[in-house]
Amino acid sequence: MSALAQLDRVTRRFGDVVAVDDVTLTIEAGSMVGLLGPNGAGKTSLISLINGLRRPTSGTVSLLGRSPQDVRSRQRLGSTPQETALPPTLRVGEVIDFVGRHFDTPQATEALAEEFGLTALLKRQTGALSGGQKRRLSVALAFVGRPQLVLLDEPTTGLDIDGRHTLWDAVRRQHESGATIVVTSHYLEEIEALAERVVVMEGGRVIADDSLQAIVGKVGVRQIRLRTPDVAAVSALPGVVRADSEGADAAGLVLYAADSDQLIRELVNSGLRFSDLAVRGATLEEAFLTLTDSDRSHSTLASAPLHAPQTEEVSR
Ligand SMILES: Nc1ncnc2c1ncn2[C@@H]1O[C@H](COP(=O)(O)OP(=O)(O)OP(=O)(O)O)[C@@H](O)[C@H]1O
Repeated sequence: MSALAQLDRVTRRFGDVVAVDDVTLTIEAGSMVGLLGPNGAGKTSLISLINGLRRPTSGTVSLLGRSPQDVRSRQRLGSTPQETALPPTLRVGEVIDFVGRHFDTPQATEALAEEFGLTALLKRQTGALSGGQKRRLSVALAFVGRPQLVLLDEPTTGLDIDGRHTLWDAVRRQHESGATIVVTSHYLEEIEALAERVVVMEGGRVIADDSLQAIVGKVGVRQIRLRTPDVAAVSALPGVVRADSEGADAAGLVLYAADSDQLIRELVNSGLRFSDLAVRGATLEEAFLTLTDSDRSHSTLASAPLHAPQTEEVSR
């Protein structure tokens, strides 16, 4: 596979803030890469370096073998920023036509609209679209010029569950037709639906870069919430990877474990007292904290235990 985008020891500062910190990354042709990380991790900054909207403070970025500022490479790039401004008085079909005319071989407007569930809206002015419909149109526009590389920054923010699935299906089909795609998200579920390779960022750095299966196993911890007078003993049970006590009396306890079923068996067998037990999937932020708090080194994620992927939705 050849590299469509290449970052070599790239750092981007905004004043005192290091948004991207010494990142080396290659996006291979034909890949579907998920860029995952909590708020402020540096995902959008990294995307803006690849699409040439920002320049690195140090290090080098190349896009399709040239500078990202070179119009020849940007012609073969499609992107959807986190927020898109659409001309409110233009109709959906007109906007797709208008953007398509900037490219040599654009996708047919009707076919693209069909792909992204926009056929019934082709004659509607974009100012009259719902937030979710605008989002679908923005993502569709990224594909209109049949780009080689597409950068999608949080494509499904604000979409309901049906809208997300429609968009994921469309993005997958575009990938199957040849587009290389980089997608950022807070949502593990979204990355699971789309990505083959996952790059995890935190604090501007890449803290993991692996197959989807490996990453899901590493960040997929679960949260166990309970009340107990035996906080120290419960926190020390095998399988607990993080324990936070809650409240002044320290009777409320939040535990994180890779295998919550096994931890609950240990808890019951221990004879320790507990009540109000509740189990749910941890949010990504919680998973990142669990995996990076005790050891901030890059090896933390790599050494976390693997287990089966979770199927339930993980929220921001
Ligand atoms: N133009 C800017 N000026 C100053 N600081 C900035 C600027 N853009 C980004 N930052 C800072 O850089 C860091 C990384 O931000 P970035 O938007 O890249 O993160 P992110 O992972 O995309 O976050 P989110 O998921 O919330 O969109 C943050 O601390 C942010 O405040």
